[in-house]
Amino acid sequence: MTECCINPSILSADFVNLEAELKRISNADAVHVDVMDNHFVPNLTLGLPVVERIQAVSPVPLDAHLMIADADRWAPAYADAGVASVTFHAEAAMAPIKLARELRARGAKAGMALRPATPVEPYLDMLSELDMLLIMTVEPGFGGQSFLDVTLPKIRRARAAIDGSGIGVAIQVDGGVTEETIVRAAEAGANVFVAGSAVYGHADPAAAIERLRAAGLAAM
Ligand SMILES: O=C(CO)[C@@H](O)[C@H](O)COP(=O)(O)O
Ligand SMILES: [Fe+2]
Repeated sequence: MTECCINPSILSADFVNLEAELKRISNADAVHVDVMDNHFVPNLTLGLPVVERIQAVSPVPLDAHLMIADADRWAPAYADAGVASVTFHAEAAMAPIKLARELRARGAKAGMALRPATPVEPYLDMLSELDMLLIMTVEPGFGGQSFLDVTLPKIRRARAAIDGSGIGVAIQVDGGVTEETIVRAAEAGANVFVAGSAVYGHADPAAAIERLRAAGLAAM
């Protein structure tokens, strides 16, 4: 595997200057947009109207991470808005296969996320319905948390299942990704890396992206 994608999270950006903040990460593979509803997670960020504006000005495709209850009802609208990749949480979807198919039918890549304590095994048979599996490496809700190494065996099991079945599903990790932890996540089998503080916490976010990419690629 040679692909190593770095998707900065704008949760760590300056929300008053989002257009300028997006220009600072134009060498990223996508911009990760964290949508939180204060129900599925204890935090509130932004919703569809703001995502539509980000979509209009972003130099890179959007990777929407929906941390919202009732994903079956709300997620398709993000695909209709032209978001390239829409990720819902398995714990928030009544019918994840139907929802993944709806997202794809609307032209988006379908992603499904698992909280750190949610096992991957119940979902192995539906991986072919997905373009991306997001394994959360922190409890969703906030940026700036520490990477949970306890999730590494789950990443390894997901990678083994994906490689064993020959399906082309990306494995994304999100939370606490740094130049140090990206090495362990990449060795375990992840290939798409979300980084908020480790990108926007630096004076030169574009240079931070290049360092993360180099560290991830070297570990694959
Ligand atoms: O979804 C989330 C948090 O719930 C993430 O996307 C964070 O925004 C990542 O931030 P860092 O841990 O990289 O600072
Ligand atoms: Fe996220």
